[in-house]
Amino acid sequence: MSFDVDLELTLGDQRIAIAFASDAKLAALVGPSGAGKTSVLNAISGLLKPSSGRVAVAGNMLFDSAAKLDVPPDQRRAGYVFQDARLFPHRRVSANLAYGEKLARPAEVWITRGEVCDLLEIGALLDRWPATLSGGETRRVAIARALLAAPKFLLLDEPLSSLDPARAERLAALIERIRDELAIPILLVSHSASEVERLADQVVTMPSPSERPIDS
Ligand SMILES: Nc1ncnc2c1ncn2[C@@H]1O[C@H](COP(=O)(O)OP(=O)(O)OP(=O)(O)O)[C@@H](O)[C@H]1O
Repeated sequence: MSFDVDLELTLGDQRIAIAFASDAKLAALVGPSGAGKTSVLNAISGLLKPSSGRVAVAGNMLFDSAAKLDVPPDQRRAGYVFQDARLFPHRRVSANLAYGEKLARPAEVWITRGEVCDLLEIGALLDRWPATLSGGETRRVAIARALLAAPKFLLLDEPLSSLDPARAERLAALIERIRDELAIPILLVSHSASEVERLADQVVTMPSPSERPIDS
């Protein structure tokens, strides 16, 4: 199983429940704004502690409230690409990539810098500062940095949002390559039906806050 998730999250005064199991290479989490998609990625990565439930990814149990198991974020080996990319602004692209490489355990490295640069077409950007990159280039560097950390799974939060159609098309093609060429499960959050139809083998839909069942 790629992702096996059954969680309850408390966000302020809201409670969100989500359960899904996926064997897809790329599963998409969809739903309206405020449904809790980013919070679910945060919970899977270990940045947000669920109030109860279980998370297993690629056969590894990462969280199980009944068994009091809560694997720390850095040991979960998630390649989490945030919606706002979060490159270090004071480091050139090559130094941002070096940060990812430093996080990788040497014995677990499965992709080299050269392979990542070819895959994501960023070889010409290595000396650039993040502030000089386009939105699409920024996302590509962020995905490259995540891959260089030798993750066991990828979490992509709205990777194509606010890109112009040509850049979105180019990045979608690169995500397809990652999906098809790398043996790593991917969970992608998206608002876009066409993006999901193109990239995902399985779709998990979260209801809008007003459609959530009322607690008894
Ligand atoms: N730490 C928090 N405390 C209180 N409320 C929170 C917290 N984190 C998230 N929320 C709320 O929980 C809801 C879900 O947020 P989340 O960002 O997960 O939704 P989303 O589906 O990713 O939305 P979007 O598509 O707009 O990014 C929102 O109403 C948000 O304001």
